[in-house]
Amino acid sequence: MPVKFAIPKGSLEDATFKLLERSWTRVNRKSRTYRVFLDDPQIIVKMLRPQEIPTLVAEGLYDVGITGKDWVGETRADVEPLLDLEYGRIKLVVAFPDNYRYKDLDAMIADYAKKKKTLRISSEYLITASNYIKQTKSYKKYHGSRDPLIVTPWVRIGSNQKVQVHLSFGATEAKPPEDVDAIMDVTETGTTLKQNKLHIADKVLESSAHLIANKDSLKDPAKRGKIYDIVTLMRGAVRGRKHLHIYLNVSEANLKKLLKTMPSLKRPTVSPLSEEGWYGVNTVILKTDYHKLIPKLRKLAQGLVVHEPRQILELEEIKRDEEN
Ligand SMILES: Nc1ncnc2c1ncn2[C@@H]1O[C@H](COP(=O)(O)OP(=O)(O)OP(=O)(O)O)[C@@H](O)[C@H]1O
Ligand SMILES: O=P(O)(O)OC[C@H]1O[C@H](OP(=O)(O)OP(=O)(O)O)[C@H](O)[C@@H]1O
Repeated sequence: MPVKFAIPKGSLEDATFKLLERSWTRVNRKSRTYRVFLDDPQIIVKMLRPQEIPTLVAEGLYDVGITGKDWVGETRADVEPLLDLEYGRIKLVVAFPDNYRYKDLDAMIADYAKKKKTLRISSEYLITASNYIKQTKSYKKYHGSRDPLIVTPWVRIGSNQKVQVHLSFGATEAKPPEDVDAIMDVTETGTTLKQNKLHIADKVLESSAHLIANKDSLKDPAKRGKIYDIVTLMRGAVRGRKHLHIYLNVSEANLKKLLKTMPSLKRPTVSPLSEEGWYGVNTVILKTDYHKLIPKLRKLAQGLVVHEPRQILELEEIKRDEEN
């Protein structure tokens, strides 16, 4: 049974293709058609905007998808998150103009309420922004349980005219202070905020790209198997990126000492060389441990070979997840 797979077009696109290329052996993209072909014809892939993917997956138009976790929350889509893909890491923040002295959004809401001023916030994340505003102490104190007014070109929702969330179509950082008082936007390196003379007031959430699935597709035995093929390969690729496979030669005299502190997935493989008194050691280590090992390896080992594994597949663990 084929499964439909939606992948993001836009700022998550390049990193998504890199991961697909590590997960499958052939990834062909037909330019301008937004269709992508993997070496598995049972996986039908299409590129779509990440903001639309959670709803499309929740409604079953796609069985699986890749999108930012932020948009799963914003759309309140009822989907199953299967895997953190660990790229597209961003923070969603509330930011103020540099010359504003408010400590955070709560303080700004309180001051505007006392002065009876209308507070305007611009964001692409209307629901996240509205919910975040509503849970602040000062909003509850001055505005109660009324919903902030959400303003879009088509509809206005919410009754509280004094606190407004305006839909942004991008270039959000350009809007304060003339058009809005604050923004809720995504920041990655912080450069855009800085160049527009804005600073972070509140950290709302962190997000990264996730693999998500339709809940009914996961219950369908024919589709579940194929979805778990996708999870297996992608999880292997995510894990592979964080590790190094190292091979080295060591003399019998140094072997024990070396093994004592040598990291591994389970235990290093030790095999005798064709020369007596020498061994080959194979192991997989975290990239972050590599530089710490070098001084020890220089003393104890010889002939170090280092590879980046394409994938590390935790078959046992994935099988357990699939059966649950
Ligand atoms: N530097 C970044 N800026 C914005 N979104 C990012 C960034 N890095 C990752 N993302 C994620 O990408 C998704 C949004 O996609 P995308 O950036 O394509 O839309 P956009 O903000 O409308 O930008 P554009 O219109 O320039 O494509 C969100 O899930 C977001 O968390
Ligand atoms: O913290 P930084 O590294 O500067 O990145 C964050 C900026 O990148 C994105 O904008 P994008 O280029 O997608 O344009 P947009 O504002 O039109 O969405 C995002 O909306 C921020 O504006």
